[in-house]
Formats: sequence, structure tokens, C-alpha cells
Amino acid sequence: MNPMLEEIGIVKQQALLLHSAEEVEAALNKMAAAITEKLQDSNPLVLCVINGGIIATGKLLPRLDFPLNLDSVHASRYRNTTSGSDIHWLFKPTTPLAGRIILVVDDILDEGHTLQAIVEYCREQGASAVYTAALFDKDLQVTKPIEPDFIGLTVANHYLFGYGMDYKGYLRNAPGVFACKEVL
Ligand SMILES: O=P(O)(O)OC[C@H]1O[C@H](OP(=O)(O)OP(=O)(O)O)[C@H](O)[C@@H]1O
Ligand SMILES: Nc1nc2[nH]cnc2c(=O)[nH]1
Repeated sequence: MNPMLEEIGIVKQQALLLHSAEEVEAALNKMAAAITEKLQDSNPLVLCVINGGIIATGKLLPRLDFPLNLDSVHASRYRNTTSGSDIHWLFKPTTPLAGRIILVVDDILDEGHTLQAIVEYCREQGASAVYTAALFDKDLQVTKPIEPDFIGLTVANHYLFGYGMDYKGYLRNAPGVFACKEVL
């Protein structure tokens, strides 16, 4: 068997379910209600942070019943590994950001560097306001460089996968939030 697929199978089998799909879906409902209350009259541009933010964005958008635009940004700090380094900008939004109200959506806020860098970029481009949404906020017990305006669930400090979060590029599609055993 392909050794990577073998590793993925073992990680999946040994992982601990921290939050069920039902819990995450309920958190998405609450997030969408809070976002609607704040942004429904502001014609926002939603920026999906690729790759991890795809599922959070895709699940939030149908819950937002007001006019908005969608674009994406691909900034990666972990690059399919389990520890962060410098941010690599793989692509930036093509929609002009000047004068727009932006909502940046990502799967997880860990140390906060990725979201912070994206917010700075949006401000440099002349956005009139930048809001941030993280489906998961990792409880690191430290002050982070940025606090999201909208948070789904606070999650424990483990390396996680599922709902957009990967283990070595796999398992983003896992239906729940799982902690990898080797870092437990
Ligand atoms: O708060 P931080 O410590 O900066 O980490 C959070 C970032 O890490 C993950 O992205 P990653 O770099 O793994 O790229 P990916 O979206 O392709 O998974 C996640 O999607 C966030 O964007
Ligand atoms: N997949 C994944 N990506 C992350 N990026 C920052 N923290 C995490 C995490 O726990 N899991």
C-alpha cells in the first residue's frame, strides 16, 4: 500500500473526536446569525482563506441571506506539515479591496499569524473595514496578535484535522474535529 495512505489510515483510526459534526453545524448557525446581524447591510466581500477555509466558507455562505461577493486568498504557513513557518502567498484576491468591507473566513486561528497577515494586506489595499471569522479558535492560553470578530468553537491545543483542517494534506474532509494521537 502507498505509505502515505497507510499513515493517513493509522492517524484517522487513532484520532480522538473532539467535536462532532452536529456540534460544528450548530456553531456555524450561531456564527452565521452573528455575521448577519453585523454585516447584512454592508455589501461585504467575503475572502475565503484557501485551503483550510474552504469548508467553513462553503458552509457559512448558504446561511447568509444578504448580498455579498466572494473571492479568495491563498496564504499558507504550514504547507501540509504540522508546524508553522513563514507565510507563503500563493495567490491574492483579484477583486479590488479598496473601499470594501471585507470578511475574511478561515478554518482555524492557531497562533494567529496567517489571519493577521491577511488583515494587514486588506488594509494596505484600502479596505474600509476588515472583519474576521474563524470556525475554530485554538485555546493556547496566550494573547494572540488578532482576535476574530466571529468564532465558531474554541478548541483544545492539539494538532487537529477535519472540517477543512488537514493532516499532511489529507483528512480535510473528516466530518468532525479530530485530534491527532501523536500530539496528544
Ligand atoms: O493561526 P496560524 O498559526 O497562522 O495558523 C492558522 C492557519 O493554518 C492553516 O493553514 P495552513 O498554513 O496549514 O494552510 P492550508 O489552509 O492550506 O491548510 C489554517 O487554515 C490557517 O490559515
Ligand atoms: N490542520 C491544522 N492546521 C492548523 N494550522 C494551525 N493549527 C492547525 C491545526 O491544529 N491543524
